[in-house]
Amino acid sequence: MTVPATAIYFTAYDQLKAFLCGRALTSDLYAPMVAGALARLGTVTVISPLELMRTKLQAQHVSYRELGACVRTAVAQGGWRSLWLGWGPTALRDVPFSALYWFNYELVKSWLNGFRPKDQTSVGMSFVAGGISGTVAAVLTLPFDVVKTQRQVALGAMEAVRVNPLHVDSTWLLLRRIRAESGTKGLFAGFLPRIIKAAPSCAIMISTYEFGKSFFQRLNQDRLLGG
Ligand SMILES: N[C@@H](CCC(=O)N[C@@H](CS)C(=O)NCC(=O)O)C(=O)O
Repeated sequence: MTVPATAIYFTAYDQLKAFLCGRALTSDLYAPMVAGALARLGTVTVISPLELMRTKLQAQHVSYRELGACVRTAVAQGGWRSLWLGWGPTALRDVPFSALYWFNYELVKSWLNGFRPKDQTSVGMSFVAGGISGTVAAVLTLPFDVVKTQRQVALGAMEAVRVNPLHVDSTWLLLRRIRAESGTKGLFAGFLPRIIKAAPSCAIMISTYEFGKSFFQRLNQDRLLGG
């Protein structure tokens, strides 16, 4: 995700969590999970058409000027829904990722907070909590990442020989096929690179966000007290 998308996603998460925590809709333990899933669902939905355009620009050497015509033809041929092509597999990977990520993040953070007298999260703590929860979420959602990649490769191969995919295998079917062909190991292909990418990126993103948030909170507080 890009920086603006991540900022919107994190802010949406905070707002949703605050909304859910004050109400009896979910227990406070599960509020981060629900807020994380909803915030990610919204983000994936907004980002999905932009990602599609980015890949079109990169893969088919379409210029910005041709892009408008490209989008119009796609909409005329496949309707508005075609702009959200690939939304399903992306959401299936990213929504469970976020649900797991925020649930564990808040859990690890409160556990680490137990060692501190003040109830304020330090940047270091959010870095550690983000890294740990990102690793757990990345491992548990790895099978969905494998399925997403295999689907993209299959679709790309069909497009290359100009065959219109009439039927796309369901995620469940693909998961079962991978398991039958390559065993559980196949579902967790790319384990190490995924962790090497997820742990630092989650740790850096969340600690930067928490740092910015507390910086501006302090600034506002000082301003209120001063003025
Ligand atoms: N899209 C990710 C989900 C992981 C994720 O969302 N990580 C957050 C940080 S905790 C992120 O924004 N990563 C950057 C990215 O996805 O490009 C995946 O590969 O499964």
